[in-house]
Amino acid sequence: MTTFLIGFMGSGKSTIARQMSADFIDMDAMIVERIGMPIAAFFETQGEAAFRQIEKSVLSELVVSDKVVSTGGGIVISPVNRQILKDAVAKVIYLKSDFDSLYNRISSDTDNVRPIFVNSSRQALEAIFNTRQPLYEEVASQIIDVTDKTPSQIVQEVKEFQA
Ligand SMILES: Nc1ncnc2c1ncn2[C@@H]1O[C@H](COP(=O)(O)OP(=O)(O)OP(=O)(O)O)[C@@H](O)[C@H]1O
Ligand SMILES: O=C(O)C1=C[C@@H](O)[C@@H](O)[C@H](O)C1
Ligand SMILES: [Mg+2]
Repeated sequence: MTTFLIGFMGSGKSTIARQMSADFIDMDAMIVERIGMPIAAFFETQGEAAFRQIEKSVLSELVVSDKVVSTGGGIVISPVNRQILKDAVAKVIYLKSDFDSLYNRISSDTDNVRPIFVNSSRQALEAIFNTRQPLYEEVASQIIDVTDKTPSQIVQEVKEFQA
């Protein structure tokens, strides 16, 4: 059964998926490979709508992957994607945290350029977070509060949900 990790930017989806399984799939990395450029460059040249189309088709393909999948932070924006996640025979695990913790994490994570972060003020980003929060909850089969937990504690909780 596929395990989808969902949540806002910085919630640790990629970090946890990497520690869960050697053959995990990171949707953002898969999209980068497909589009042949960083996500930030694709947003600039093709626009966010084009990115969301590719994200939707990649999500559909991954439902039957049987792998641990770290999704992109914006996966729940699309009603179609939310339906795909609700219909999937899969674990959909929401890594939930408060906005301030997430903001601190993504501000200090200089390895990953996140266009939605770079192009938004803190206030605008918090508004996006508040809009998305109920959408993650709507599609989640399980929720883990990841605030103040180490990656290994979170990995353990995800494994308990998979059992
Ligand atoms: N439980 C944790 N405690 C402390 N720091 C963490 C934890 N999980 C992840 N981090 C750190 O937070 C940053 C963001 O993590 P990560 O890239 O895994 O998030 P993400 O949910 O995949 O974000 P995105 O949606 O942008 O892909 C990284 O610097 C990572 O090392
Ligand atoms: O929250 C978002 O909308 C995004 C999060 C990243 O994972 C990437 O999928 C992309 O930068 C968009
Ligand atoms: Mg990620």
